[in-house]
Amino acid sequence: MAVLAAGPKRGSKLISKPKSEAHTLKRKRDEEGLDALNQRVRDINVKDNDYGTFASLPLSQPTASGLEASHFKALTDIQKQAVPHALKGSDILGAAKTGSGKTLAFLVPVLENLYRKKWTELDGLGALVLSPTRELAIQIFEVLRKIGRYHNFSAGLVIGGKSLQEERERLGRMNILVCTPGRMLQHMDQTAAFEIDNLQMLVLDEADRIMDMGFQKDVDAIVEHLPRERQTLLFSATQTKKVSDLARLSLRDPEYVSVHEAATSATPSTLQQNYVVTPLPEKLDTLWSFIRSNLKSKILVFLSSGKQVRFVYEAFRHMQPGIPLLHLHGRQKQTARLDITNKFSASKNSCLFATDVVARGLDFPAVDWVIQLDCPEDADTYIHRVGRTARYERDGRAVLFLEPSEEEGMIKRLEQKKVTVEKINVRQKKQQSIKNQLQNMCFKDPELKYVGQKAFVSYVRSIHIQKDKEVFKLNELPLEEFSASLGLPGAPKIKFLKGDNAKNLKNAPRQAVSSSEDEGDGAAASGSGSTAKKTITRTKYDRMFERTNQDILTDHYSKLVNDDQGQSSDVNNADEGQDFLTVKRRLSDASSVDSEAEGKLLLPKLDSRKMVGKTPINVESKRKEKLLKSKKKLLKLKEKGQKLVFDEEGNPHQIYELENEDQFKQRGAVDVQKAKFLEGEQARLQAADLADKQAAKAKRKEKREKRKAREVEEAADDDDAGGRQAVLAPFEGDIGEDLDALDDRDESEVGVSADPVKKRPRKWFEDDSDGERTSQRRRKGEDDIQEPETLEDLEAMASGLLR
Ligand SMILES: Nc1ncnc2c1ncn2[C@@H]1O[C@H](COP(=O)(O)OP(=O)(O)OP(=O)(O)O)[C@@H](O)[C@H]1O
Repeated sequence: MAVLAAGPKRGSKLISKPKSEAHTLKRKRDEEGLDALNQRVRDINVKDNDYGTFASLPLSQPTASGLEASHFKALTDIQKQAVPHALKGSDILGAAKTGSGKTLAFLVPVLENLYRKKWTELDGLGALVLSPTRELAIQIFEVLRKIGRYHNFSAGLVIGGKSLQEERERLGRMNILVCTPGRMLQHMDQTAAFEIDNLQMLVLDEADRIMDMGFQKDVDAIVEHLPRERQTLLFSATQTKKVSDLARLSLRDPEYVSVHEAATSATPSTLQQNYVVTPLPEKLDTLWSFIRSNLKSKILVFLSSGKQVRFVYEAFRHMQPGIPLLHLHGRQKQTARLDITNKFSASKNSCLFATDVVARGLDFPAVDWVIQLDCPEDADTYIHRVGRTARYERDGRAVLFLEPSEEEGMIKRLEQKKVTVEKINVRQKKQQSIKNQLQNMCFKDPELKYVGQKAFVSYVRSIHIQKDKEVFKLNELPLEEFSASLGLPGAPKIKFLKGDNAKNLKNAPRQAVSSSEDEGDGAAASGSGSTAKKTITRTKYDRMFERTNQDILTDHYSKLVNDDQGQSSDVNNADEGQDFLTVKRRLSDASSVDSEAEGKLLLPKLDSRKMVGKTPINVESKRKEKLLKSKKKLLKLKEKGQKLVFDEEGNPHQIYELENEDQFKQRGAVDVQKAKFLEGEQARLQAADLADKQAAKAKRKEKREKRKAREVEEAADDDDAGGRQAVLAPFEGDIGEDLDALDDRDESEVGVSADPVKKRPRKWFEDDSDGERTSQRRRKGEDDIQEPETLEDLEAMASGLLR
């Protein structure tokens, strides 16, 4: 460095001449190196595949160094089979057990194929990796960041959680994107500067999930935007060869790479799998007892809905089992979800309650137990859930809880998928009943009771919507006892929106409905499902519960009603749709809607309601009453003036005048006219859209070409001045060395002074503070890249690449 400061000025002819020659020579050698690499890839013999280690594969130096620095040496079976094909450019349909290393099987080819195409920032998006969940996308991105650390591609993570605008600004210049389908599609439709015409590779991780109904529309729309000439890689532990799916993705003679078929089991051999038959009302007792006797373990518990996750987590937390508890479901904020996955990954002993949002792909280190408290919807989901343990040659245990009515059906489904699960029994001695504790807690804490009610409803609903009726038999479930086991004073009343109960209620005499309305909040009495018709004798205890409810009635009531009406549509969470918890008092809410519709009659009607009303709903009516009394506010409700246009003779006209009905009819049937109109407008819109896109594209192309020309010029100048080489060519000598160090060496060798204006090629995921961080790291002697702690860190790292 001392030499640096004292060296002659940049561009000095004296020293730049020999350096210029050195650079030309280096560039030539790099070109030759790339040619040789291409030749080695062409020579790959996929039939006689003996690539046992990454070092034996024809890989570029940056990838080889990235793999080595991440301690990956030998290839796993799926990698052995898939990588050579993928390096040669074939489409791949890859299936291998959970935890067998599929992520590297597609990330290595992504890096290599772009590298060999000399992909630069100016070439735009080269590879798109789709993942069904945000968590999995983050994980893939992290692996990419590790093994790609010596490359100069820019890579980004697009999973939502940020404003579209913020993401938009970064997208345009990314080479590799890891994303969830919904968010990607949003950008494709709305981000003009996002160019995908050049895309070389499309990867679908957990392909069967991405291709299924939930994502079908998004994926089809995404694929429509992509160029047909591309390489497509599909990977999953439960892959199907469905011809229709392959056609949807326009796969060309895909290589079917499967390490399942030779195997006798679809799950890893290091995984011990058992099931216990537990009646629904004893499930929580068994789970509690299990956790209490495994306090020194890392346990992952799957439940079928976010509401159940919340209830079990809240309830068990109150009871302090003696092990850290965590919970994760699709409704949590993204930052919280990331925080929880990190915490669970880092912990030695803890218990995570989760929905299927973590069932696929997530690589939590060293999970000892996977417990499936609720039966998975099918054998594939079972395989993915248990796959969170026994990963990459480690041991693991999985226990499936089955209700007696589910046992036969589910075991049959598992056998069909080559999954053998052995039955074990619960040690009755160790079984501890927590029903009374839960009842006590629900009694004292109405919030918990409320969460319990929601959990109950969402469980019943999850069973109701299951397709496989041979496994899930709602009628055989002891729902009343189940609700008691959650600590609830009675099963919340449930109606299935299209079911008999709804019809019955609708057709019931008004008298009967209103008399039952007086019985307190909907959750307090009456049965559900098959037990709905049972009449329940209300005890003093029940009444006491109802009295507790009176205190929180407004809150409780509005939560139930609002939740019931305003469920949003998060694709990831099965329990997001409208709940069908019936709150009988909603009828009075409906009458308020009627009143509004009746306009002027509102006031007297409200008064009469006041007399009948025992509920706080009238608070809202009072507000309306006040509003109607205020003249100023009433003005707002008055009709506004109309906008008119005047013709040349000064006659007023409406802006849109309706034509004579007869004339309209003469032109043809309404439907035909409507269809014609819509068609015309659609065509007009499409044409305008196309023209806009083409104009924007042409502009971008022009800009890009200008920039490329400018950079070529600058590179030539740099050559003359002994400046640094282009970054993509393979390095020799200190290959894999930190680029910063490489920069220093180049400059000191050349003897060029440190020019503060000179651009330094940024590395992967570098951000503005990276220089500082790198030197700190060096000071500490750390070699590994720093782990991001939050989603912001991760995104900052990705975005930092953009100059
Ligand atoms: N070649 C390898 N050498 C050593 N470890 C590896 C290798 N490949 C993958 N692994 C490790 O194996 C674990 C599982 O890998 P990965 O997450 O890719 O599995 P997967 O097949 O995608 O699993 P799932 O089906 O659950 O998504 C990871 O911790 C990963 O670091």
